Amino acid sequence: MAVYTELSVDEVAAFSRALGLGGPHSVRGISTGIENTNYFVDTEAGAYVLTLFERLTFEQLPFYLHFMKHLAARRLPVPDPVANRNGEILHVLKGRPAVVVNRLSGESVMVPAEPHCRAVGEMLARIHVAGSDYPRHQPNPRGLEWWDEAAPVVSRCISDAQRSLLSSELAFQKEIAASFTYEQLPKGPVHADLFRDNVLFHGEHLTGVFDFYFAGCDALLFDIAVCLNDWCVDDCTGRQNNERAAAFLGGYKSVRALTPAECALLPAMQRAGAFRFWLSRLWDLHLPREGALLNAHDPSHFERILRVLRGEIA
Ligand SMILES: Nc1ncnc2c1ncn2[C@@H]1O[C@H](COP(=O)(O)OP(=O)(O)O)[C@@H](O)[C@H]1O
Ligand SMILES: N[C@@H](CCOP(=O)(O)O)C(=O)O
Repeated sequence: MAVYTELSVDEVAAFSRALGLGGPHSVRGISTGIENTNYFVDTEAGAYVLTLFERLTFEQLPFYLHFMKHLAARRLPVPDPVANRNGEILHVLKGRPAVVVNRLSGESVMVPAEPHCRAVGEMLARIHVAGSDYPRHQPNPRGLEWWDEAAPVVSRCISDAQRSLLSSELAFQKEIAASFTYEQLPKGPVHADLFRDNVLFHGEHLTGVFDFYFAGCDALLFDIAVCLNDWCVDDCTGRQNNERAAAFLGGYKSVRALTPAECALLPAMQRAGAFRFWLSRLWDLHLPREGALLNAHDPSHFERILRVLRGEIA
């Protein structure tokens, strides 16, 4: 479960009172998620999520928290960090960075239909448009630089066939990243992890997007690719569902048109998106954080998607 740091009810109560939210009626550890310690906290002021960050530092966090504030101020349905009486949104609890955000309503839809994919496409484009004047800059923490560091480490733990796939795809992605077309791609803050479990719905109505803690500045197309690989892929075969992909892209383009460079590099970026999550899942599987009881995600899922996208599996 994803409660790495245990908090007593008294500790949560003192913290929520200090933020002006009053004492909690209920405090519940959240079992899903893999990165941070999360609690649902209900107080007289409302329903909140308290997060203690286990990996991210005080230096890295302002980028994410202010990005959420920036989007919330533009009326997008994202968590809005609660400020203390000094206006600070990044807090300290048990020596760890901590944040409290409003709890968004709705449920994740793990078997999405076309209307869900269209709604996610629209929302992603609205995030990209709203993010275009976000002033802070921080690179994608799971971008090419991280791939280059992680690949040799992970390579020691995998089969020969996987090692060869890893090095060949990394070489391909480096060529793409150095190309003129890549240089032309629109860049900005991207969510970079907008999977089905990070979006909430009431029926077909999208009510929330959360978990911005892999966000960073990168090609907007990378975000589109990550979504296509999760929302519009058949979980059993790893093949794209063309109807859902068309719905997702239709929703996206109804808000923001794709540039010629984006159209040209979409297949390569889908490979980049599959590669990124294959690599991070391999890392989490073979090099788990000390003391972490991870809800481990299956790396082979993204290996299959990558091989499909490379044309190695029909
Ligand atoms: N703002 C929020 N509103 C509603 N539910 C949330 C919110 N933030 C987190 N959650 C719940 O907490 C769970 C874990 O959050 P997540 O951000 O995915 O954790 P982690 O960063 O550890 O992977 C989510 O699956 C969701 O149920
Ligand atoms: N979405 C990623 C891992 C990140 O997990 P999250 O719970 O923080 O979304 C994956 O599926 O590998």
